[in-house]
Amino acid sequence: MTLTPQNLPADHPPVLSCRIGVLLVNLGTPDAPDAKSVKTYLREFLSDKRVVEIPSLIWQPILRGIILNTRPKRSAEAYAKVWGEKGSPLAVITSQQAEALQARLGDQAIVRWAMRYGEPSIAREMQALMVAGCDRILFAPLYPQYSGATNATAVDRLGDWLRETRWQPAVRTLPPYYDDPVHIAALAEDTARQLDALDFDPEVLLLSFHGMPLRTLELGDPYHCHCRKTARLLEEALARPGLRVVTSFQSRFGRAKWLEPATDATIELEAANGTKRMAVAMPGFSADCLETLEEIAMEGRETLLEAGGEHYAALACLNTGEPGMAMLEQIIRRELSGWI
Ligand SMILES: C=CC1=C(C)c2cc3[nH]c(cc4nc(cc5[nH]c(cc1n2)c(C)c5CCC(=O)O)C(CCC(=O)O)=C4C)c(C)c3C=C
Ligand SMILES: [Fe+2]
Ligand SMILES: [Fe+2]
Repeated sequence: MTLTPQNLPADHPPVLSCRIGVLLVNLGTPDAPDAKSVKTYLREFLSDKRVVEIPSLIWQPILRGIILNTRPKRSAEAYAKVWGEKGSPLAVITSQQAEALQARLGDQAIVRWAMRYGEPSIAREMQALMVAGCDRILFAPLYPQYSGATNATAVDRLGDWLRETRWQPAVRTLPPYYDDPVHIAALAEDTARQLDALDFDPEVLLLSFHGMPLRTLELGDPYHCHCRKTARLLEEALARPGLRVVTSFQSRFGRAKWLEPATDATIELEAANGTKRMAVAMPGFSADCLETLEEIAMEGRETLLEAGGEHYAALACLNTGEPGMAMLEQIIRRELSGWI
């Protein structure tokens, strides 16, 4: 492992070689769509105090005694429905985003990707960037809307690694980009293209964001506001007066009150009120994953059709499409300014 072009003595510590690194970060996903792997993943994810804000003394017995004995089997069945040849969609798409961004940035930066839970870990990938000679690293959680349960916990993990590191790189973190005009334009372009390609004309465009416990809003988490503003700006940018845009929150977990309205209840209510044709976009997810491909594309369709709807389409996330990658390149280049 030679890090520098200099002729250093064999026992000299590695010297960094002034490269710029970018680490794309997403949530994490099980290693395989089986109950054992899902249990390992959920144990780490749901033990995170940023995700479940209940004192450990109360939460851990519930998690270990009930949830980890029931949910993994059910979730593994859901994962199996969306698992691809190359693995979990979230991991596959995040790796492809890193590859596409690397191609766009060329030799100006080294791009890698990591997951907050599971592999490839943040520590491993920060280390890999250091070994590749990066002394300046942009840490980029790919969550457009900020929340403690996503952005903050990823940065906490980065902090854990920094704490253990003697010779630290300079680090910047990517701010939330939900209302960035470049992000809104990418969402509008991608959504419009997908709407135009449908073989039906939707009456309603549902914008479904991942939910959060209501208490997090009361405690000052900006996530709810970021979602609402994303929805307002996207609706304005789409500028389709004939299309009714509705916002909802999906993936409710546990018994506490979550942000409302809930996506499943909203789909049911729309159908009950006579909506026949619905499209759903998920502007909080930078990559398709279990929550978009199973919960929304599959379960959501069943919900609408069973309640009397006739046409349903779940739109793809920005993923590696041109609008999404051009947006990512632009915001990453901006955050790297002064470095490249
Ligand atoms: C208390 C529980 C949860 C909170 C809070 C939460 C917030 C949150 N999650 C995402 C994005 C994703 N979540 C995903 C899966 C997922 N989420 C929860 C629970 C909470 N999420 C669970 C238990 C699971 C696992 C699946 C299941 O058993 O239902 C995923 C998909 C991961 C994948 O492997 O594909 C994403 C992405 C956000 C953005 C968020 C808060 C803003
Ligand atoms: Fe989640
Ligand atoms: Fe879900």
